[in-house]
This record gives sequence, structure tokens and C-alpha cells, in this order.
Amino acid sequence: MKSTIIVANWKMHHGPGQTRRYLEAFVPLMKDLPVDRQVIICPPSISLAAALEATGGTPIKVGAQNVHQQESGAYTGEISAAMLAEAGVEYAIVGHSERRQLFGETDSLVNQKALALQNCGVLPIVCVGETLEQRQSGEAQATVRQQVEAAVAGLDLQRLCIAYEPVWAIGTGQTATPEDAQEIHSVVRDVLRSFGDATAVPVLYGGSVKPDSVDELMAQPDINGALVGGASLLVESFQRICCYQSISPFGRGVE
Ligand SMILES: O=C(CO)COP(=O)(O)O
Repeated sequence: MKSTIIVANWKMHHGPGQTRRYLEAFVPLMKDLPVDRQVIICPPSISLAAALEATGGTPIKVGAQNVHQQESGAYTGEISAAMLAEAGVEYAIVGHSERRQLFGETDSLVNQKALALQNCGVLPIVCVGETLEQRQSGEAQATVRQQVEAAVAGLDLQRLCIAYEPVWAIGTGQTATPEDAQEIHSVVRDVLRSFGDATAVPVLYGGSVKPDSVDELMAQPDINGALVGGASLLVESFQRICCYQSISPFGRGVE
């Protein structure tokens, strides 16, 4: 896997036509993408085919935003991991806080979904993160630790991404400070160590990532990429995020 992974989570935005128009403009801009970066676009399910077509033959990958945990059956409105794989989708987000909060997804369900994806060769991007209440009551680390432990059970660490998205930072414009994010990322890494090769798993940060906050976040030692919502909806801002300039921790100049 590439050393830095930048994922666009479009949520419920951009139908097939808008997806095509976006990618027609975006794909050519990615010719300047540094070689260590992987860009993944996660559109709504209805736009996956358009995204796959528009990114075919380019280094850009396509991911889904959700999956059903069962192989097949009477689950009206749902899509299986095998169907995603058959369509050419290589990644899928699972356990996003919006799914946990609005659709009642539990840690155990997130784990089942991730297992279903790996069984079909689709790489899960498992989201974890504490609420504002949990942070304010000093439970951020314990919450994330428990979410990662539950989500990762039985998974192959060589084919997995984790995304730390503090719920209070999502869509609020309130990004975690690089230091706060790094602190939780190192907790995630610590939990992963008890499951195997923790260095194999990219740990992404999500929550109000913007072109002007990305550089410092990505300079943290345990942050391996970004999961971007609002700022991925416009070509220009997402291009700036994807092509951020690495800041060397030793080369930030004099304060
Ligand atoms: O939820 C997110 C990505 O999955 C983050 O969304 P925002 O970047 O809009 O805060």
C-alpha cells in the first residue's frame, strides 16, 4: 500500500452526472500527485459505476461508503461485498459515525461488515472516533481503544485501513489539533500492535480536513492519510488536499 492515503467521502452528494463532471476535471490534475500517495473516491452507491468508468486506467481508486454484512438474501436496498468486488470497487468505508449514530451500527456489526469485505477482496476503511461528550469526560482514548479492538477482531491487518474521525470534528469546521489527533492515532497503533503487524495498517485522520490544515496533520508520525468529507466535494479544494506539501518535522523553520 502507498504510504499516504487520501480518501474522499462524498456522503450523499454527487449523482452519476455530477460524478462524471467532477472526475473529468479532477483526474487530469492528479498527474502531479506525488508518487507516494493513493487517492480514493467514495461516491454514493448509485455513482460507483460512473466513478469506476471515469477513473479506469488511472491511479485513482474507487470505494463504497457502506456494505451489507451478509453474502446475499432478502435485504431490500442493500449491497453485498461480492457485488462491490464484482463491480471493481477496491475499498469500502465501514462504521462511519453517521452510520453508527443515524443507523444504529454497533461495533460488532462494523466488524462483520469488515470481515465480509475482506472475504471478497475489498479493503475495509474502518472508522472510529469519540463524541464530544466522551472527549469532555476524558473517555476519548478508552472509546477509540474499544472501537478498534472490536472492529479489528479476526481481520487481516495487511488489508485494512483505520480512520480516526472524532465525531465533534465532522462537518463542524473544528479540526482536531495535530497533537490531539496524533495522541489518538498512537492509541490506535498501540491496539493494532496487540493484533499483529501494526505498521501494516494506514491510520487516516478525518474531521474538517481542509487545504490549510492538511500539511500539519500529515506531518504527525502516526497519521498516514486523510478521510475528507466537505472539502472533497469541490475539485479545487480536494486537489489541494491531495497535493499537500509534506512538512518535515525537522524543517519547519524558526518559530
Ligand atoms: O466524515 C467525514 C469524512 O468521512 C469528515 O467530514 P468533514 O470533512 O466534512 O468534516
